[in-house]
Amino acid sequence: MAGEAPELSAQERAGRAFPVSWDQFHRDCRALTWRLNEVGPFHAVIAITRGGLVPAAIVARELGVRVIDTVCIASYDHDKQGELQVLKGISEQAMKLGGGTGKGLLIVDDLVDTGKTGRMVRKMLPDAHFATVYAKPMGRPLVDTFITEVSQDTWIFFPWDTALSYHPPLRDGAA
Ligand SMILES: O=P(O)(O)OC[C@H]1O[C@H](OP(=O)(O)OP(=O)(O)O)[C@H](O)[C@@H]1O
Ligand SMILES: Nc1nc2[nH]cnc2c(=O)[nH]1
Ligand SMILES: [Mg+2]
Repeated sequence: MAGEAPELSAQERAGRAFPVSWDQFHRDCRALTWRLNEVGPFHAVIAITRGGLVPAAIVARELGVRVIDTVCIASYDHDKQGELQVLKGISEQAMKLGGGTGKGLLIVDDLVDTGKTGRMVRKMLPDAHFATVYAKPMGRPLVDTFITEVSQDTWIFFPWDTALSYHPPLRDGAA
């Protein structure tokens, strides 16, 4: 409709940017593993795709876990949150390893924001341990272990979504 302000994306609403490099991400995943090592052992890692795949690989490597499963959920179309869609559920084999309730399983995702995605996976595996690298306040209560909390109005930029580019100097004309 004419005159109506365009709807802002979650990223635009966030305002603050928190760019994460590969190095930083790897360090944060290793730090997460130190904490998880106190909680395990785990029979299997369940990665929430796609963002959970990278931390799941690092965490599984550090903890010596070789059984990795995925739960494939789509919610954000780039940065707009829509209805959650489970594209692939947890495998029967992984379910069995967790005794049907997720006991001894480790769910890994890159972050929790509103908590919508995490809440859905927790329902599937109520006794699993849920770990994320980053957490925003709304999603934080859902997570058992995380490394860094960022404010709700922060948008996290992951290294697999970004590229190096020119950044103009702070002062006009200083280039
Ligand atoms: O706590 P929430 O508000 O639910 O948001 C967190 C989820 O959003 C992102 O995934 P996304 O849906 O963008 O998909 P992707 O992992 O495939 O990038 C992120 O990887 C989490 O899974
Ligand atoms: N990359 C990215 N995806 C998200 N999905 C929900 N919140 C975020 C965020 O802060 N960064
Ligand atoms: Mg995700």
